[in-house]
Amino acid sequence: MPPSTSVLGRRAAAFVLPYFRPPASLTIRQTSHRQTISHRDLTARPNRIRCCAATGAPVATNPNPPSVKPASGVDGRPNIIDVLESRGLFDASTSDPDALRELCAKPVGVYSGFDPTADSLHLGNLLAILALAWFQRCGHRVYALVGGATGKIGDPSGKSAERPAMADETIANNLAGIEANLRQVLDRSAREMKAAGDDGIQEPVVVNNNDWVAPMSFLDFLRDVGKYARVNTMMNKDSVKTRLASEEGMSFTEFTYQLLQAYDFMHLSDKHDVSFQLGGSDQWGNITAGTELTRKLKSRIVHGVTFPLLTTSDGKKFGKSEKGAVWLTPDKLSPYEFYQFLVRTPDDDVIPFLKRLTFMPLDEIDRIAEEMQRPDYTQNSAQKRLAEEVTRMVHGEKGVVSALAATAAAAPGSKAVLSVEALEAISADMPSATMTRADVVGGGILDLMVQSGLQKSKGEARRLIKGGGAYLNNGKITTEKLSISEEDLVGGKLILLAAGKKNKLVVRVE
Ligand SMILES: Nc1ncnc2c1ncn2[C@@H]1O[C@H](COP(=O)(O)OP(=O)(O)OP(=O)(O)O)[C@@H](O)[C@H]1O
Ligand SMILES: N[C@@H](Cc1ccc(O)cc1)C(=O)O
Repeated sequence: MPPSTSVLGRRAAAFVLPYFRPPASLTIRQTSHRQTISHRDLTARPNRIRCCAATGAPVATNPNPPSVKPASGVDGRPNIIDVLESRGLFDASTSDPDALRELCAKPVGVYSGFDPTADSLHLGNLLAILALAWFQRCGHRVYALVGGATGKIGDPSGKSAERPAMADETIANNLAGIEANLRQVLDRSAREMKAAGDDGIQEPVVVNNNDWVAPMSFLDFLRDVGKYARVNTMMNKDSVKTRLASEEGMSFTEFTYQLLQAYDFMHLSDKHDVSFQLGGSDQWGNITAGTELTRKLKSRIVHGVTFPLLTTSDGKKFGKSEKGAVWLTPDKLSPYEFYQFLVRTPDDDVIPFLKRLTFMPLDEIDRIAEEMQRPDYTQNSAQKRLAEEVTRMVHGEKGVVSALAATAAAAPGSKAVLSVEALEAISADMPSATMTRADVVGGGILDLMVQSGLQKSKGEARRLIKGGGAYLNNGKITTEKLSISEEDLVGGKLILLAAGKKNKLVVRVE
């Protein structure tokens, strides 16, 4: 069987806009007549430009392809390719999507990899985890790979400079962190499906590529792998081309990265019958390196599927190396801050994010989209739903409860009873002051308001209390004679002061 030579999408980006979502039905003008086609037809008709997987050069396409009957999924479940397409999780594939649809009518093995470049994954990576989870929900075997070996090398994809080498202990610590993130989402998804009565769901398997790369000697690698890789093809990858054009160039180490990832695909295909690799669109070059190597060494056709990267509204990729990463690990970003980030999603992004970042049924999301157009729509309720769903997926029910409690405590004019957890969580989002116990306990409220920086002078503080605008732990301060006692310290260490409904400050007592 010849190797798969068609690729849809990425190389043809100039012809197919990755975010283009055709309306449910639209009219296209043909040379002599009008024809109405549905969204389903549009995605099923392979009428987009195809290119050779190795070179990216266009290959012949049939201008009038036969209409393909969509294949259903495993044991009556939806077909994963339809799911990825309909949720905005399909950017490009190394084989015709209709051929993939046919293959995915039966269970397949699929993997996606995560390098330990930090001790937590982030919101952008969640897309890769969700794409894996959708495969799992559609009845396929899922492998999440952690890059114990590739983390030592550093993926040059999308990076303008060489990555600094990491110490082995850092890598080990990071591996543990990202494995916990992967398990949290994938195990939870499997549990949910089982609880809903789907007993065919398979547990996700986490593998570490150090297990098969480390035992291989350099000579073995050159002889068994390097021999089959063409340097000119490797040089043609975007990740290499951009770096070669830079002044710093590229180390031999990072140049070999694509071969390591290629070897992983071949290994997993050989040992675990994995035939699909998923990744963000930045992974295209590494994924096609794997499809080629597996074809050459094992005469086996394996497939790559990429999804569009999650970007901020100003077009920047969500990443770990980027400033202000939206971490999945609660120690790095509290469930409250995570929730708040999602609540601030712009209106234009909220529906695509609901499709891409949650398991909510599409008809429910469509209903929310309709509600958003109505005059009686309560502003931000779609964002709240998004924030709740994603926080639950990443931080569990406890995380949602703590995020909602902290949100209530931080709300302007809130009367919510404060817990230490809620106060700790919101303190990251508001100004804080640190004072000694001796300065606080037994002291007067006027001193506290001034020394903490809430008010500039005692006169101002006095006026605020008289006007009814001063709050201690969400309760109105009714007298300027109030003296602070141990009971006023939440958890024995925190006080929330407020001037008016919005201007809040946390005092940490040491
Ligand atoms: N913003 C994003 N949107 C969608 N997928 C992403 C995003 N960022 C990373 N991924 C995907 O997550 C997987 C793991 O990527 P990786 O661990 O290298 O994260 P990264 O954020 O790109 O790290 P770094 O910033 O260090 O390069 C890859 O498939 C990658 O394409
Ligand atoms: N190169 C991927 C991680 C990865 C590592 C090994 C693989 O086999 C697959 C993917 C990234 O940096 O995003």
